[in-house]
Amino acid sequence: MSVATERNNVPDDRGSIDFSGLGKVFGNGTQALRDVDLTVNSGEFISIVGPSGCGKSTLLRIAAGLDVPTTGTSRVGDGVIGFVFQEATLLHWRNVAQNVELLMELQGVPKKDRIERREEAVDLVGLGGFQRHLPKQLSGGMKMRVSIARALTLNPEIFLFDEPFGALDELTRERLNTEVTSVFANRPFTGMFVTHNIFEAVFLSTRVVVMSGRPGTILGEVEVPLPFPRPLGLRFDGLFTKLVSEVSSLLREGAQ
Ligand SMILES: Nc1ncnc2c1ncn2[C@@H]1O[C@H](COP(=O)(O)OP(=O)(O)OP(=O)(O)O)[C@@H](O)[C@H]1O
Repeated sequence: MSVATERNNVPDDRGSIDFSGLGKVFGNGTQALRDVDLTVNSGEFISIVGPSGCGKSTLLRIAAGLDVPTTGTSRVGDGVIGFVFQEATLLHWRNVAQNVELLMELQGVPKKDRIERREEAVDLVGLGGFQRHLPKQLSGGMKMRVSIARALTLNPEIFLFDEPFGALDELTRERLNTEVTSVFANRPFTGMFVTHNIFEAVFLSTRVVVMSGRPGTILGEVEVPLPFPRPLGLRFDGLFTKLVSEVSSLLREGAQ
């Protein structure tokens, strides 16, 4: 079987992700993933749910090129990749504006463009007016907004999220979910979002992918045919509830 991680350079395919027969065994013998077949087309937003330790983060890291599969192939479009981690990972001595500019500074983006892109990203995540605040003056939700804004400045075609809102209270999580869908509606990208929260998965996505326990493989998928941007009240919609229960059933079947 061939083993590879490739970046596609087909222009229309810059945001696509394709895993075929993907497996991952770590050096200590832990098998995290087996036979993962998954295609994400440009402009789709998928969420991945599954039991703890089933390899969700590993899959995301492989998509980002931060890890390599031991079997199968991973083909990822050659568009810019944005990665938002579980922690906001801000530099505590830099204010919001300086943190948001960080990746652009590292890329050598000229000051004028940096400011323009920073302000646009800060506005998109609702942080206008907080540019001079230091991380210690921000709530957990605001820190995650800074982290998202920092990734947005690179105009990613592929946006990978590793359970970024897991540590936040429910109301803050809901607010940030709404903001992510409005960013997605304003500036489309290919999204891959790892979460334990089924409501969050359905709310954010065009498709929810359910994984089995370790070694993780794909148990099934649920399409989410709801338009963007998505209002907060969507959570009370009949179709939304039905989709949540479909994802929940798939997860429970996998746990048996
Ligand atoms: N570098 C590593 N070396 C050895 N084992 C690892 C490594 N990274 C992850 N694992 C193991 O691989 C399995 C999958 O880990 P991963 O973090 O991808 O799961 P996850 O589904 O994201 O978990 P969670 O939902 O708890 O965040 C786990 O058993 C984990 O302990």
